[in-house]
Amino acid sequence: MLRKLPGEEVRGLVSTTPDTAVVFRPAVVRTPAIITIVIFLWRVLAGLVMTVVRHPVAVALVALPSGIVSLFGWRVAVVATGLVCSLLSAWAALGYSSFMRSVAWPLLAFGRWFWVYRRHWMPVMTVAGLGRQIKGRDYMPRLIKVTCDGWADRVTVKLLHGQSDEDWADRTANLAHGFGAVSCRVEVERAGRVVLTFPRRDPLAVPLHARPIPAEPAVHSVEVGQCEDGSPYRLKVHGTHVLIAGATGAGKGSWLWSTIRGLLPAMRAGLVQIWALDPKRMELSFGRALFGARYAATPEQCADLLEAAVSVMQERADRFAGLQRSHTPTVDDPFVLVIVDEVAFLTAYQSDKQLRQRATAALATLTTQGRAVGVGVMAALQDPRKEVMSIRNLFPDKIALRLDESEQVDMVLGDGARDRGALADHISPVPELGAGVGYVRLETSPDPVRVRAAYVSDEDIRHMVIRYSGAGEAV
Ligand SMILES: Nc1ncnc2c1ncn2[C@@H]1O[C@H](COP(=O)(O)OP(=O)(O)OP(=O)(O)O)[C@@H](O)[C@H]1O
Repeated sequence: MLRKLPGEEVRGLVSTTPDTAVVFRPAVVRTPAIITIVIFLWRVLAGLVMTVVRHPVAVALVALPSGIVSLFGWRVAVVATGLVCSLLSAWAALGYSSFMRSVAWPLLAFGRWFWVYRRHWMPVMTVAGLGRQIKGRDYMPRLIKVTCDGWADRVTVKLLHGQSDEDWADRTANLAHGFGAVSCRVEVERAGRVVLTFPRRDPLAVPLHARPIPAEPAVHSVEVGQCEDGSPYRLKVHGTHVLIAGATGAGKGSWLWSTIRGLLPAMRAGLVQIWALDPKRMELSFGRALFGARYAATPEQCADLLEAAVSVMQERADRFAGLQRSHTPTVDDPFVLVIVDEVAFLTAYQSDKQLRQRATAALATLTTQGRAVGVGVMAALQDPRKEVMSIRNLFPDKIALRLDESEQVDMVLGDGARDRGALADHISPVPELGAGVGYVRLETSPDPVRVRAAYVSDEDIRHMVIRYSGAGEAV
């Protein structure tokens, strides 16, 4: 948006050279009134057309009753309004989601556009430093449209020329406070446009029960929890490695157990093997019977098991060389998922230097060469510093659960993740509100996704053991 200096002000501007008495006064050209009126009418017309195009439901709601009143009188208008309300109620009762999608959310979007975003746009942009004033002219980023769904508003913005999404990512706190939301996330829609997501409520504030065990074997991805928009979240496990970082009590166990739970039918079918390393002995030991002989707890056992996984990987690499470049899980060559709880016990806190080096070298080998041959690593840890986990960058997919310090977010998820809205250091330490909540950043997308893993209780694990005990020995 551009605001010109009024002519009277310009006329008053004078400038002089420092050592002479020459005075410069700008010439003011008066615009004929007719041109001003035409431009004004054109803007009103364009504004009306854009309002009809962007908010058809809201416009129809206002324009139709007014039209009927003026054409047929208020009695007909009351009857017609009653009829339309009954039809809308029937629609809402019979097809709730289509009613919400076609009527309720567009209406809410109009209300939020008008009352929240358009009303506060100029002051918020100015105070947040996203608008500019150059030579007396105001330049404002343009509010293109607002859409709503059950949990958030999405505001599409045209950036000022020369602005980048990073300028906006640096101001997410200002934007959230300015528009009355708890947080704001910035995503690039296309060149010159960003979409700001402002959650209106948090659907992840209540714990989720363990997801049902799939009826059919699933290997590539497993449903582990739920996204902010209420949709199920499927975590890719095959063809990648996953690092899960979170402070103590952040709920790392729920990610590990939800993954194991989703893979149980594939384990039984012989398409997946889970190799469990449990140096803390407090997490995976609970379902030990699921893993059969592929379970290790002492540092020696863990190093041996990791090296055995490296051998499987190398044997496959020798066999696949020149024949295939990617892995398809079969009973002969199942997907091997090495799950390590508190990997820092092996890579940093282990006092025996030789064991530490063996474990680190095996993990580095698996994470650099394993995915093409069907060997994946899923590791959990509390402290994401480089000294503790020197190979954290070898994990393509990363999950940041509750972290103690804001700097740790980018350590886990990569540069710029916190600016893009991954506020892992703001996740509630209250287990009911925040345990299992995390930001997932996949190698295929720079935008972190907020997800809550389902809570797999001790009782759930007991049932899993009763139903699937020995599944780990299927092959
Ligand atoms: N997804 C979840 N939903 C709700 N509550 C959870 C969830 N995950 C864990 N909790 C609660 O939080 C507590 C701590 O979880 P958990 O032991 O998995 O954390 P952790 O990150 O593994 O901690 P540590 O590193 O200390 O082992 C659990 O006892 C449980 O009560």
